[in-house]
Amino acid sequence: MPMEPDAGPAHRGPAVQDRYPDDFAWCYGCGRHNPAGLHLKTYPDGDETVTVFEPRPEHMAVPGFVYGGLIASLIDCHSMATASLALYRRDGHRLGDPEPVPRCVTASLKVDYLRPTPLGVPLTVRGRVVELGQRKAVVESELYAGETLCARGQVVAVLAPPAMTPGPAGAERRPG
Ligand SMILES: CCCCCCCCCCCCCC(=O)SCCNC(=O)CCNC(=O)[C@H](O)C(C)(C)COP(=O)(O)OP(=O)(O)OC[C@H]1O[C@@H](n2cnc3c(N)ncnc32)[C@H](O)[C@@H]1OP(=O)(O)O
Repeated sequence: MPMEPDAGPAHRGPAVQDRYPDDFAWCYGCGRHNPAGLHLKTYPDGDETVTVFEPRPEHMAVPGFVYGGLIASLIDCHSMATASLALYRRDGHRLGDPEPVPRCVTASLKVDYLRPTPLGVPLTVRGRVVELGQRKAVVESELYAGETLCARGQVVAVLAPPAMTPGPAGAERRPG
């Protein structure tokens, strides 16, 4: 499903994750308020979305290659942002509008690991929405190291409830 053109990475306006509501901005992968998180940032790029992240040495599987769980996280958070942006646009908004971007939760995450992913280079995840429902989006994302396609994901995202469900008692949240 084509997405309307928006400010691409060359523009570097706000990332989708910069516009999530504060209560929903704590995710380890992409929450701007999580001090220990990866702080993934996803931008529109024409009909697609793009996230670039360079794994750190501790993200290794074996020396020289990236841990598969990190690859799944990149595809997961990137795809949630892609779905959130599609739902936001469907409701007539553009990234940069004052209204926060709605938050999605992962209902299903499938990753195909096509080739070993090298450490020491930036990874690029590109995604697009292939199905958009009232509360649901299906997103396909591909992860590249340079020009090499290393992993592909298909993710089902469902719109989160408007208010945060409280976490376990004692869960600590520190503003970032
Ligand atoms: C940690 C999250 C807790 C929530 C706290 C607040 C939000 C936090 C925000 C931050 C999060 C940070 C991000 C994270 O880290 S999210 C962390 C990992 N994800 C979760 O913990 C989510 C747990 N699951 C759920 O809460 C519910 O099952 C959800 C909300 C996902 C759906 O249950 P709900 O009763 O609401 O919806 P529905 O049953 O009417 O389904 C709706 C549509 O979705 C389709 N579908 C559903 N499941 C699947 C599936 N497995 N495969 C394929 N499709 C599936 C279904 O067919 C239907 O499609 P359609 O018929 O319309 O075409």
